[in-house]
Amino acid sequence: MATPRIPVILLTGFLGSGKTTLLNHLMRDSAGTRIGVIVNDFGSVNIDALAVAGQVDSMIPIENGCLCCAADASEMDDMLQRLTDPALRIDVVVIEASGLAEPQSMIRSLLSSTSERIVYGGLVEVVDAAEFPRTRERHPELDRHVRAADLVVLNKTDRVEEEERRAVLETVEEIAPGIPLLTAEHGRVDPALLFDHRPRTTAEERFQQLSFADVCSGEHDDHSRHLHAAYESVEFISAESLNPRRVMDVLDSRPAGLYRIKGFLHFAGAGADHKYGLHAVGSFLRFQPVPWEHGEPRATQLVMIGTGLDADTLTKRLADCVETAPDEVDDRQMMGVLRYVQTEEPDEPEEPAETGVLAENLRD
Ligand SMILES: Nc1nc2c(ncn2[C@@H]2O[C@H](COP(=O)(O)OP(=O)(O)OP(=O)(O)O)[C@@H](O)[C@H]2O)c(=O)[nH]1
Repeated sequence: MATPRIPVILLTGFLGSGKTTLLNHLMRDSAGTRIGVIVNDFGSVNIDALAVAGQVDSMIPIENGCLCCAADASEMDDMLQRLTDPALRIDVVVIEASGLAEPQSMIRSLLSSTSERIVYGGLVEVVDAAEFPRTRERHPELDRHVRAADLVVLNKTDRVEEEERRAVLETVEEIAPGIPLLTAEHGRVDPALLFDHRPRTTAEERFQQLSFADVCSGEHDDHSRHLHAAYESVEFISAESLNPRRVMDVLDSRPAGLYRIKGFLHFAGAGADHKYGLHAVGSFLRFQPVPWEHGEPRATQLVMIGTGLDADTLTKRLADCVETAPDEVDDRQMMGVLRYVQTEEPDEPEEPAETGVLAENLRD
C-alpha cells in the first residue's frame, strides 16, 4: 500500500529568536510522533545540536555546514534520505535553520528535492518579540524572511508589555498582510498546529485520525492541555463529493487565524478516483492523492484548528462546496487542486515507534 510522504517543516528565525527552544518543546510534547531533526547550526561549535541532543534517542552524526549555502540540493537530499529511512520510522522532519540562513533558498532546495519519501511541509518563522524592532533595523532582510513564512510564531512575549506586543504584531502584519500569527512563550506552540500528533501505521489511519479529541487526547501533560485550550477546532464531514474549484476558493481565502487543516477530501469529477489528503500549516497547503481502499466509503473529513474562527461561516462555506451534479464537473476544475499535489509515492510503511532521531548537521 502507498504511504503519504513525510512532511519536512522548516523552522527559521533570526539568531536567538527561540528556534531551538521551540524545537525542544515540539520534541518533548510530540506524544509519540517520531520527529526527525536536522540542525543547521552556523559556526564551528554545534551548540544547537548539543541542546537538542538530550531529547532524542539516536543520532546521525554529520559534520558542520550551512544548508542554505548547499551548492546543490543533493546534499540535503542525502540527509533527508537518511533521516527518512523507513527503518527510522520518522513521521515528520523539522529542519532548524541557522539564524543566518536564507529561508527562500532552503525552500527552493526542498522543493527541488529528488527524494520521493518527503514533501515540503511549510515554513515556520520564529520572531523575538522583544528584539524584533531593533533587529529589523540592522537586518532589513528579516522582512523578506517573514514574508517567506507560512506561519509566524511571535516568541518571548513574556519579555514585552502588552502594548509592545501589539505593536510587534502590527509590524508583522504590515510586513506580511494576512500572515497566520501565533504568540508564544518559550516556544510553547501546540505541535498539532504543525503536524499530526500520533504515529500511524497505515495510509488509511494517517488520514482518518481526525477528530480534535483524537488529535489532542490523553498522552499530554497539563501544560499541553492548557495550550490546546487556546485553540478551537471545526470539523467538517460530508459523504457527498465536493466541487474542487469551490473548495479551492474556500482554501485560498481562509482566515488568518486558521493555523492548521488536516484530513482528506472526496472530490467530484476527475479527482473522484482518489481521496486527497490535505495538510495545511498557516498559508502552506498541499494535497496528496491516495487511492481509495476497496469498499471504502467515499467521504470528506476535515479538521480545522485555529483561533477566532467563525465556525458557522466556515462550515457553511464548505457545505456550499457539495456538488449537486457530480457527473457534470469537467476535468479542468481539478487544476487548482493539482497545483498543490506532489504525486510520487514511497514504499510500504514501517511499524511506528516512540521518539525522534537527530541529524546533528548537514554533511558527512
Ligand atoms: N524570556 C524568554 N526567553 C526565551 C524564550 N524562548 C527562548 N528563550 C531563551 O532565548 C535564548 C535563545 O533561544 P534559542 O532557542 O537558543 O534560540 P535560537 O533561535 O535557536 O538561537 P540561534 O541558534 O542562536 O539562532 C535561550 O537562552 C532561551 O532560553 C521566551 O519565550 N522567553
